[in-house]
Amino acid sequence: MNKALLLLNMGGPNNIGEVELFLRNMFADRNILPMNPYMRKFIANIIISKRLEDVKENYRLLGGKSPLPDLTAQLVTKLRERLSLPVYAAMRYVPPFADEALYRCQREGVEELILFPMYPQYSTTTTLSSVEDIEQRCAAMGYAPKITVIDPYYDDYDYIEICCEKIMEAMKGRETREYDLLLSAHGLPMSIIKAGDPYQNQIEGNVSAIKTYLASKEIVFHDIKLVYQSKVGSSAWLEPNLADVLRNPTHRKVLIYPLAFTIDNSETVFELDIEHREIAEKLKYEDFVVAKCMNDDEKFVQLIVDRVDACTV
Ligand SMILES: C=CC1=C(C)c2cc3[nH]c(cc4nc(cc5[nH]c(cc1n2)c(C)c5CCC(=O)O)C(CCC(=O)O)=C4C)c(C)c3C=C
Ligand SMILES: [Fe+2]
Ligand SMILES: [Fe+2]
Repeated sequence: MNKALLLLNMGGPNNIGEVELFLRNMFADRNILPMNPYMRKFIANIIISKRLEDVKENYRLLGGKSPLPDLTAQLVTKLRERLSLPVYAAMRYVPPFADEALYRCQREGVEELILFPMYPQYSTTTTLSSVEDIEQRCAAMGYAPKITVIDPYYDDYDYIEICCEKIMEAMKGRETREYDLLLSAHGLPMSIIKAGDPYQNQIEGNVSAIKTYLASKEIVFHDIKLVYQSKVGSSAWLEPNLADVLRNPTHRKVLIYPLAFTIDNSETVFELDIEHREIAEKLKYEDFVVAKCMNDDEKFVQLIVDRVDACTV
């Protein structure tokens, strides 16, 4: 069977003009704001009118765009060198939308789409949202390929090994016993968790697996804590919130590892490395280190190749 690989992610604005499109598409997503369409539009308009200029300013500080599209393109290039099937990025809220890949796949007679979520943990707000988007676009095009979604990999040994290598790479020889390791996951509204989203359980499984791996290598941190970042709005979200933890320091040397992203984006290079660093500097932290995501790391390329190979035997 003719197959193609699609990497699923939400995407990031490619320029300042796309910031509004990103926010409009995100808040039009029923998986992000699960409520009736009229209410969703009302809430979306409130959030966007409040946030748009601030968010644009954040992207200006990053050079006018998110780092996510270019980093994803680099990963796609490496995967194309390693795999004998077409590889595309399919973003949910900004180009390259899934359409671009799907039209090519349809034209080239691809009969099976292998969907690799760039999210290690499953959430209705991320993986399900992207999978539904692809199903709907295929239906609209009259295209009916077999769809295979790669399972969440949050507790797979090779994924955990790369997480720990990224953590140790960021430490650059610093003494781990002197540092708190903050494993920072993107937050979610409690209402979504209470409706049955498995994200929190999978995040906790990811954290346990990292702790077990580090212990097996006799790597000891002063403390290891799970925190949640990037809260939006005033409803209850998963706790503890990273900004609150940083504002109430019990220890002033920290390393932050972004747990829910595989590709660096505005939430890592801006929110963690610029905004949260400012909090730490004001409160006289002795050291504040932010680890890199996997991006196009050779071992992450290998992990994806292995998962795809397992679907193509
Ligand atoms: C209700 C709001 C949001 C939910 C739920 C949410 C879940 C969620 N998001 C990511 C990953 C990313 N989010 C990014 C940006 C971003 N996310 C929200 C809101 C929610 N996210 C907003 C408003 C924004 C825009 C920026 C901002 O306002 O700070 C990005 C960044 C992309 C980039 O530009 O580089 C990522 C990545 C996950 C993994 C997730 C649920 C688990
Ligand atoms: Fe987000
Ligand atoms: Fe944010």
